[in-house]
Amino acid sequence: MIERVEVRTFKTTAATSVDAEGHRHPAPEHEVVEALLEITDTDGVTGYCQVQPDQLRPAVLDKHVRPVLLGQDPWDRERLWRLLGRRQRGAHGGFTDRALGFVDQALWDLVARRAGLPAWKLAGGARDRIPAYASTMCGDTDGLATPGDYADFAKHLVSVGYRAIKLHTWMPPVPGAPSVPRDVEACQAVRDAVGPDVALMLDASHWYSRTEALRLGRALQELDFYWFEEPMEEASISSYRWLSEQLEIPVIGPEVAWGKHLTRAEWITAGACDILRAGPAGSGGITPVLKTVHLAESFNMDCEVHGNGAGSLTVLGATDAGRWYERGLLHPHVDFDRVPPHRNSIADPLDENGEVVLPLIPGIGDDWNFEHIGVHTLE
Ligand SMILES: O=C(O)[C@H](O)[C@@H](O)[C@@H](O)C(=O)NO
Ligand SMILES: [Mg+2]
Repeated sequence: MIERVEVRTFKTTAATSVDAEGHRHPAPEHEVVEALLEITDTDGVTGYCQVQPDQLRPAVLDKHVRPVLLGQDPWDRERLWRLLGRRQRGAHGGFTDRALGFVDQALWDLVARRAGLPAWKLAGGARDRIPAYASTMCGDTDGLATPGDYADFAKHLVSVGYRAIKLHTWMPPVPGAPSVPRDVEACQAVRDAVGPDVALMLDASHWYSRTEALRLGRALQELDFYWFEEPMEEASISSYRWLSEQLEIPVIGPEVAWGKHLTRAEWITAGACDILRAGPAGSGGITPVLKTVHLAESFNMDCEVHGNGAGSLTVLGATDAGRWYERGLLHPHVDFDRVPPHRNSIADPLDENGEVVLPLIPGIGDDWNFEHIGVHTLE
């Protein structure tokens, strides 16, 4: 049975940081505090998930998570996930899909570690490797400052094996952002640089109106882009229906809209997207993303999993309704293969074919350095 639910914070280092709007950029290596959710059963087996402490606050653990989990069988993951999900109603926004996702991923990690299996095998075992697309960081003023920078970086990414590249272009607070003409220039420069055989996508990160999104989407069609992502606020399903009806290029979503697989069902029936999207980190965990993937399959739609990391690899190994693993966020000035002190290895090394081989260790696939974490634990 589940005996303990704790969040452990510890010191480590990072080589990236987020700006005022939450977009990640390169940074000089610096000390940071990270956190691990730990769910331990009576046999002393623990499941882990890295969390942002402000997204899984002590009050949420005390009021919602522990009352549901303590004393329960961790194998009853579906029943526990539904009980936790129903707690969101009474939490009045205090228990987010993101927080629920952390708990669900730690439960998957726990039962897979108990079984001595990779979670992706436990959840289905549809494939043991998957092509990755390079997901760039947002534009900035040093490294991804011009369309030429994106073109040069794209050529490098193809040279190391990527067969697909998604651009995040310039967003506030970068001066002059967002800008449809600059987005088009960057996409044109990348297409010119890599040629017609590399799949290209644009993630416009929700800054545009319908008319701006339509203008940008039409330009991407001319450049034969593979999908068009998040040009507008995703709360407006009718805006995405309006856009999807007018564009040939597949519109993908929703990424950040709340409501897990239920919201994604509404997007499908509203005709708001051509490719579905969900991720364990933002859409309530592995459990609801598996439901979303199965929903997409029922409509002959692809479901592209949002975000990198072990939870995403678990879903992608358990199903084949997603064609790509989102590897990133990448930048010319960031070594994405850097192993931070709190890990023994990264979960998603890229092979020479541009593919990620799914992790074979028991659990969702995180290889934690417990010696470092133990020594640098703060609480
Ligand atoms: O907002 C972010 O954290 C990033 O844009 C992130 O979601 C990025 O991974 C993304 O949009 N992928 O599609
Ligand atoms: Mg996105």
